[in-house]
Amino acid sequence: MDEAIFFGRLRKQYDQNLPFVAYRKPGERTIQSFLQKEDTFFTSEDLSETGFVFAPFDTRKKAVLIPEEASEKLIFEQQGDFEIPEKEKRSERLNPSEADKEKHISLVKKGLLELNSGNLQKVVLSRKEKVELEQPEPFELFKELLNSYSTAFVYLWYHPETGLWLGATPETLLKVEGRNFKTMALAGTQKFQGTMEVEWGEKEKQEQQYVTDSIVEDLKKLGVSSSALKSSEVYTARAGNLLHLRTDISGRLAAGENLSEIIKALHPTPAVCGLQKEKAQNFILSEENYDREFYTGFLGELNLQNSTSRSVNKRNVENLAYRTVKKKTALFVNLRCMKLRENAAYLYVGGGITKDSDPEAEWEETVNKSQTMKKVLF
Ligand SMILES: C=C(O[C@@H]1C=C(C(=O)O)C=C[C@H]1O)C(=O)O
Repeated sequence: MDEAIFFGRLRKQYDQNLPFVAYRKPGERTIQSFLQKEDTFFTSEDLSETGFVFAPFDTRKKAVLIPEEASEKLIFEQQGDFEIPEKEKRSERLNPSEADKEKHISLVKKGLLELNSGNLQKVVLSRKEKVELEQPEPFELFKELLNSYSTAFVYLWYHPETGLWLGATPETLLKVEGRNFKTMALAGTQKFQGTMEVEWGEKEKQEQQYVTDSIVEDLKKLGVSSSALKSSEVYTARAGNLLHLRTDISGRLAAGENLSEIIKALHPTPAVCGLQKEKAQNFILSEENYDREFYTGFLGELNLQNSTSRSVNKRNVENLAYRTVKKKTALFVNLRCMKLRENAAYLYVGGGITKDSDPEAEWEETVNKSQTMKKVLF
């Protein structure tokens, strides 16, 4: 499909206030899109549905769904970089306000009190930053994210019930193909300064180790056999202007284990919530003082048929059997994201706090993270 036709269809969908999502998976050049035919508000009951899911951070709230059967699917193969019209440079808007800074630092200090009293091991604290913009152009911003972040999961989501969201996330929550699954522990942050050969502090190493240990433990509790569970060495991974520590974790689901159970065990991971999970979640919900909505929730393809088809020479019966077995799910944590309004973008950023955190450094980390979105806004 031609670029003008593809984006023209998305624009028309948006102009008609109909739900849609367009996305490109890490390292791929294929941009896929689901255009829902009507504006019905579908939610997922137990993640057994087929389509694209958009789930909030708060696990008590329902995940929004664009069902495959209620939508048209479009695919566009990206050739080179998209052409982006020149923007007026407005560097002064890059800076957050002093009030934002004070608020975040006081939140981190509150978190530190809790951590030092031994009630929590880690808590991820975040904030929402308003950036005023004159009539932001969602499709241009999406193209810029696509140009800038080839290794991220880049998306543009719209639903009249949720508003318009965009992001470029480096974090996979869960990939499942057949019974094989993959996830990752991503935490610890420093600025990328031209080299991947960097030293990591104890605080970062520890907060990332917490995430790995907790994911592995939760998967074992769920019944995933230890012999099938594999963890990579921890390594440095780049996400735009940032570096993180990452461990890849993979395994095999036992027969009968379903997606809903494994997601319940994983989401929210200590990479975006904390430890102990429930206590950290309660602290976040009561102290952050704003609604994260879909930030640090998850999103992605749910139970799609595997597109790898077998040789046409195979008998039909076999093809059918194969197709019903292999389903593919690819879910990502909704980070480095923003919600777009008519005259503003709301950026969502946070970071993991442990007892060794320095509030000023934690503030700087959120400022650095916000650059992922600001790079395309200005
Ligand atoms: C919470 C965010 O990122 C998460 C927190 C990180 C950290 O604390 O170092 C690193 C990567 C993510 O798991 C965010 O980007 O807003």
